[in-house]
Formats: sequence, C-alpha cells, structure tokens
Amino acid sequence: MNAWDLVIRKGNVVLRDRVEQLDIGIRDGKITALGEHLICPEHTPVFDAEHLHVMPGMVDAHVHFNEPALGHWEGFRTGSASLAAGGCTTYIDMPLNGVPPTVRVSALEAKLAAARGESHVDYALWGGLVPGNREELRGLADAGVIGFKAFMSNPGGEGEDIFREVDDTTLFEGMQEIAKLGLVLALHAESEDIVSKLGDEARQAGRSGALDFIATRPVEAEVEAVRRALTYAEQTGCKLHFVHISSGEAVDIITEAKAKGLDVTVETCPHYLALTSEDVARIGPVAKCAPPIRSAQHNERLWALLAAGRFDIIASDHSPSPTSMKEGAFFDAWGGISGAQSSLELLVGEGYVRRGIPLPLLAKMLALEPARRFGLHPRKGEIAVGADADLAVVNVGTSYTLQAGDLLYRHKHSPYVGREMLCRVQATFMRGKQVYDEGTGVTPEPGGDWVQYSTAIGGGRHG
Ligand SMILES: NC(=O)NC(NC(N)=O)C(=O)[O-]
Ligand SMILES: [Zn+2]
Ligand SMILES: [Zn+2]
Repeated sequence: MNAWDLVIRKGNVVLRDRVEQLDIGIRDGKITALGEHLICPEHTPVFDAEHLHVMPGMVDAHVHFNEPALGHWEGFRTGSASLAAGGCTTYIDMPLNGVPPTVRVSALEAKLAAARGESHVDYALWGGLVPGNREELRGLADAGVIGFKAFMSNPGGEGEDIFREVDDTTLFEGMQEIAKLGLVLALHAESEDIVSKLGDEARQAGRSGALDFIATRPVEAEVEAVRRALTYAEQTGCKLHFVHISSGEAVDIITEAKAKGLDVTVETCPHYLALTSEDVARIGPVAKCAPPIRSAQHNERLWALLAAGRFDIIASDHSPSPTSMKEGAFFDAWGGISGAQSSLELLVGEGYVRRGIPLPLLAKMLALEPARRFGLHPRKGEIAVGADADLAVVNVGTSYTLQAGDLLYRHKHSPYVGREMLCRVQATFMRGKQVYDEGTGVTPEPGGDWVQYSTAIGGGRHG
C-alpha cells in the first residue's frame, strides 16, 4: 500500500510565514506530510513542481453564480470551471442574483439543488439579510450558511422575488439577531441616499459617461455607510465584514474600529487594485461596478494599505451578466465585473511579481483569512498537515496575454482581456485531485461538494 496517493515534488510551497521548497504528501484528499525529501514507495504518482510555486487554493468569499433561475447569466458549472482554472478551490456564493434569493431555507435548498453535482470545486453559501426576513436567519444558520450578506444600497436586478437593500431598522435588528447566531454580517457599504441622489442628478443633467458614473458613487458614500454600520456593530456586538472596499479612507476607519476592539474585517477586490478610472473610461461598461473603480491615486493607496497588511481578505466579486448587458450606455449597463478566473493571477502577478509583496501575505488574504473568518478553517485555507489538499500551482516566471478564448465564464467578457498577466496557474488540485491543468483544461467531471460552517474551530459559531 502506498503511503500517499500523490506527492507534489519540490515546489516552492507558500506556508503561513515563509516559502520553502518541500514535497507535499497527499492521501485521501488530505495533506498528510510536508517534508524536504519524502521517500515514496515505488509507483507513487508524482507531480513535479520544481521551479513552480505551490499556494493554498484560493478561498473566494465573494462570487455571484446566479442559479437558480438566472443560470443563463452564469451557472455553477461554468463559474466554478473558471475558478478551477484560476487556482481557486473553494468559493462562497452570494445570496442574490438568483431567483429565489437565499433569504429563507427553502431558497437555500433550491440553491443547493442547482449546485449539486455541478461544481468543479468546493463551495459554501451565504444567506441574505433583507427587509422582512429576520425570522428566517436562525433557520438559515442552522441549515449551514457561513454568514449573512446585506446591501446598504440598491443591488439592482428586476422582478418580484428579488434581493433588496436594508433600511436602517432592518440592518440594526438584523445585526442584533446575527450577533446571537455568532455569524458574520457581510455588507455592501454605500449610502443609498447619496448614490441615488447623485445618480438622479447626473441623469437629469445628461452626464452619462464612465467618469460621470464614478462621480455618482463617491468615497463619501462608502465612508458614510461604513461609519453607520460600525456604530450599529458597536451597539449590537455583531461581527462585520465589509466587502469590496474601494477607498483608503474607509480602510482607515475600519482599522480604527479594529483598534477599538470591534470584530470587523475588510475585503477589497482585484479590480480596485489592477484597474483605474482611466481604464474604466477606456474599457467601458465591462469594467462597471459598484462601488466604482477610482483614480490612480486611490489605486496606489490601496496597494500601500495591502502591503501594510490592512486588508484581511481579497475576493473576486465576480458578478457576471450576459454580454448584451455590458454594452451601450454606461449608466444603464449591469454593474458587476466578471473577473474570478483572474483573481489569484492578478494578485500574484501585480502584487508579488511587480511589487514584491510577499507570497505568504497574499496567500493569507486569498485563502487563510477567508477560510478562518467564514468557518472553513482548518479544513481549508492553508497548506498544512491535516488540511484538505487544495492547491494552486503557479508559474511566476512566465507571462501571457489573456484572451477572451481563455475565459471559462458563460459569457466571455472581462476587463482583463488583452492584459498581460504576470504569472500563470499551471495546475489546480482540489482535495488531492487535479481539477485543472494548463494544457488540458478543467477535468470534465465536477467533484466539488458543499462545505458548511465548521464547528471544529473555537467550539463552533457560538463559541
Ligand atoms: N447585484 C450585484 O451583483 N451587485 C454586485 N455588483 C457590483 N459590485 O457592481 C455587488 O456585489 O454589489
Ligand atoms: Zn456589492
Ligand atoms: Zn458582489
């Protein structure tokens, strides 16, 4: 009998605090050994990772996969294939942009039915906090959501059974309830008052370009919403996670709140780091999102904060749509970027290759912290004995130009098409099985499973 089902040989393994050339021994989907020269019995399958980096597979805490009902925007199969190709091995699906939204247990079941057997990598699910569903939160927590998401501004979308933003009462009372459940509330923090007023004014004045749109969602809108939510968090004891923070100003406020002892984390996304408002003006609605991508100065500030360890989590906010909704008038186009396949490559390429930001810090934000924050650690999130063998093998000594044909999304648009990527994911392993190879693509059979909030950590969510 072999000691290992697979040994990944001689990769530069990205650990919590260092990068070391090691062999990784894998058995039954778990990492069972890390060592300089693992002595394998004959016929042990070996993957040669010499000259390559082996990172923990990305744990992408922010993707919108649109099923049930809107699978023609993006589905579990195509979305998860793009993630596998991008070095992501676990993702957390957002509770909106599918119908019904995941705001009650029956909707969670519909979401799970859509995902089952379709996902190429493991997944967890967010529940939603919306006006009128406070009574549903406990049921959703018991059913296994890893946390709740709420919008402080209008999320867009059309129809009857859609996800709505919270009013202040819903937010406050929801936070009281979520505090009792011991889970995290993730917030899209933009002031609806500010952005809707500025948006209406711009439309009335005929201001319709990309930079006009960006001006309707200013830093003040983000800062106001962050401050209000932090006030409520202080009063309710609810743990908060701010998704897709786009300004250094908001990061500074969140850093102060942490120093005061609030249990709060902050995320940004690759597009706020890799793109500027000038790029948005050039690329057009394909690069439209909210909060918007800001000036080059903002962008550099975010990099400096990232290098200083001020961000906890990097996530994609992959919010895809049919290409037809990303064309035409900027103000009318869908707000949301398709980018999940490029997240790890952008962070490693722009962060490590171009700026020299250490890989362990990047891996912490891409994998360890999201896994920890959302109850998936110690199974997910790092390369350690006992963890799932979820790995991204990355070549940092190569570059390539991303083509639309490389994209595995349902709709092949992305603001990064035509961009030079400064590294490349060579292979992705999920629970020890290779799910992606640069040469042959994604393995045809989806083998991803649902992962729930882990009770193995700290005595569980109530602990
Ligand atoms: N309805 C959405 O998917 N919205 C998303 N859109 C963005 N970010 O532009 C989001 O997460 O806010
Ligand atoms: Zn959002
Ligand atoms: Zn989102």
